[in-house]
Amino acid sequence: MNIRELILDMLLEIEKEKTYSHILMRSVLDKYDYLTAQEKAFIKRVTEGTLERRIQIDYILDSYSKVPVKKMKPLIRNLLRMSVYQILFMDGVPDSAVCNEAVKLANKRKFQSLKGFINGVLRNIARQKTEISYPDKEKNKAEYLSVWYSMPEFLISMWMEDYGIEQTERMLQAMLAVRPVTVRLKETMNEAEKEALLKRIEEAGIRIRKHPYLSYAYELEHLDGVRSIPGFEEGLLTVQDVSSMLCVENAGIKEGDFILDVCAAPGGKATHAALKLKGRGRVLARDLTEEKTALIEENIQRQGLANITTEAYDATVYDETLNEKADVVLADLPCSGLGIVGKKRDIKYNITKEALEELPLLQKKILSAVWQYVKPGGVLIYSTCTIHKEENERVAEWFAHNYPFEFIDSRQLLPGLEETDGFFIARFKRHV
Ligand SMILES: C[S@@+](CC[C@H](N)C(=O)[O-])C[C@H]1O[C@@H](n2cnc3c(N)ncnc32)[C@H](O)[C@@H]1O
Repeated sequence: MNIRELILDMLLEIEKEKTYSHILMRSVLDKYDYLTAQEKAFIKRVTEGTLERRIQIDYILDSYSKVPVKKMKPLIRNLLRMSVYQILFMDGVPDSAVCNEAVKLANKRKFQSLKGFINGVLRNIARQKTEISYPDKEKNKAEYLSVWYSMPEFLISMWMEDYGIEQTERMLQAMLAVRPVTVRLKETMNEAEKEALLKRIEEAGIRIRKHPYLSYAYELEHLDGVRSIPGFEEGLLTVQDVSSMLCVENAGIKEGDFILDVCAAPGGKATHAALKLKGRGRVLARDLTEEKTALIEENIQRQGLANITTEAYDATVYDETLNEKADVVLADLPCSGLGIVGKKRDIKYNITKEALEELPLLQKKILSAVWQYVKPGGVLIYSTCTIHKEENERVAEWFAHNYPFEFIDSRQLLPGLEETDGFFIARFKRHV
């Protein structure tokens, strides 16, 4: 198996079929499980890096190729992109090898006639890679940031308006930085059990750092897939961002409560909430489809939780049977995901202005149904994994204005400023 061809085919499929890159990556690495760890790491790095830096790479290709990137044949376009990524960002691969491999691959895929073109463009870029000229930083800040950090310009302009230039640049840097995996250790473990687990993880060659925000949050580095973390299959830890943990940590959950999570898949917050109940009380975790609730079930099984059930249910539809039943409603709603583009690279290219306008309408529609499930005196937590004010602060203001709730507080976590994903949490208490 030619691993560069594997990468090329993945890039082609992601572009043509709009397949989610992390799902495709998982299935390809599973299928070619016999490859060495080094080969797998190369595939992952080049594919993810090429996607992540696409805007910058296309800008460079457009400066060096007579044929604009948009007009190239998809195979040639993606072959050039992955080669430029290696030339610019991977010191370990000699530039000449990158050019030769690209030419060989073009030949194999019946593009012999373009061998000269590919070789010429790549060798020129390799030769001049330290002198590439970019848009003028002072004259057009948004365009410069867009190319340098590979982020669509309309998003940058929006953030510059919402957060200022400095914070926008800090966020863009953070979105490209390699972040460790964060895990939530099962809170019901005692100190000795926790120490024993951490020791097992360290002995597996994984580097551990305690996260500063929560006693049960840890950052892990140098791991070979989530499933191989000692304790994972036994449900002793769950991969989850700290922002998500904070959402449940500060929800005021008490033993004996009834917690309703209206958009719960894959179940990170709902299972965390179930642990907080310490075996007394109950969580109902809902999501739109059976396919989604199956993901929650998997999580429940793995963690061995008894006091949580799932149900497929459309959160936009009011369910009378739950009227004023919940002590806490978790409304972790569908959103643009702009706070997690560092982890899910497809989001930044797939999001549109129209979607940004429509999402607050969906969020309001769901909230206008689910607030009724909160008991008088109970709590509603509204959260998203975005940094888009129209989906966050504006929706929270609208909610407090229209329904019988006291606004407790809200928190916007920003990448680069906090050691978390970009995330928004607003807390409301229903009037008695
Ligand atoms: C941000 S995710 C939830 C993450 C989850 N709370 C966790 O912590 O693991 C939003 C979820 O909303 C679900 N969703 C979207 N529209 C919905 C609807 N109308 N009713 C119920 N769930 C919906 C999606 O399937 C998705 O799983």
